[in-house]
Amino acid sequence: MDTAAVEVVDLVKRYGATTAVTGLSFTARRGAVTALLGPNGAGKTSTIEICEGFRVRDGGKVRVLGLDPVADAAALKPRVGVMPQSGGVPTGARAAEWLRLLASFHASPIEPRLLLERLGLTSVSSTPFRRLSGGQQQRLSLACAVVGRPELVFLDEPTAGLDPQARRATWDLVAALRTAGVAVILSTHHMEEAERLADHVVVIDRGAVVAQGSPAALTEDRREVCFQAAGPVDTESLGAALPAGSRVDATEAADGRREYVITTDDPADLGPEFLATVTAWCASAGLLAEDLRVRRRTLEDVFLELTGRELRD
Ligand SMILES: Nc1ncnc2c1ncn2[C@@H]1O[C@H](COP(=O)(O)OP(=O)(O)OP(=O)(O)O)[C@@H](O)[C@H]1O
Repeated sequence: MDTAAVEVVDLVKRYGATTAVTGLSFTARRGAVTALLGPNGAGKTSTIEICEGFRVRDGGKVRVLGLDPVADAAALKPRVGVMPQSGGVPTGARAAEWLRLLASFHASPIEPRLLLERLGLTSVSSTPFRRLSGGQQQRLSLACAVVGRPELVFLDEPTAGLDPQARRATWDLVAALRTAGVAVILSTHHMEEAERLADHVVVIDRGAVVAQGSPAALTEDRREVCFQAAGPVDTESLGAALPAGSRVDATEAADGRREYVITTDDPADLGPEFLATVTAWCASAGLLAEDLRVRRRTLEDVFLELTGRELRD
């Protein structure tokens, strides 16, 4: 089926005088992972909770599996899994019991025991929710979101605060859901997570989409030239030798040496001639550029360029 699992068009959300979401649009496909990526307060949770039907929008259109998330909430409930940012499970509920209860509401649930095993929760299956560690609580919330074999799942920061093993188990489960044709929408601060898992990344800042596409498309043609030098480099002179819109930034490398990174406003400028100009300038300056290379910029580089902001956990 090629229809969109979620379609958001010109979404607006206000809290009093604050407009948290300012005309945001994206589409999430079935059998694909869509990552909403953005700094704190960007509007990711607001957007997800509107799609879940938990918050009411102030403008725009939202269709979830072709339905309205608020008006058609009852019809959507059995078809959509939700993992909220925190909790979602009663504090006294024991992991396995609670999961079995949720499973009983669905026609063909995933066997709770298998899910607990897969998420490393077997040893705490009879522990009340409030006694679980933060990471265990999060994994149980994830299990609750998927136990009913939903067509669509919303995961709000599913791996925040998880240790590497638990993060890996979560990633594996998300990948398996995708393979099974489920539409997964997740929010994350982790570039690596978005880069690894997502088919489509929606970069959000200040309530609006600043870029979207596959991780490969977002970083395509975004290259930079970098090299290290033992002595000082006249970055102004080097910059002047390069096409307009080029920048030379100096950073401290791990070993205390300086690394120089050259970027361009227009990706098309960074071709073979550009590299020749850099090496010619180095030769004229009597400089041996060590570890000289052209590298593809990471999603994180692109993100920082677009938003000018650091991501934080
Ligand atoms: N219930 C609320 N009342 C008032 N303001 C709110 C409310 N919920 C969110 N906001 C504000 O809306 C903006 C967007 O918040 P939201 O939680 O959607 O962002 P986010 O991208 O999910 O952030 P984070 O990564 O920190 O979870 C923020 O400025 C936040 O303070």
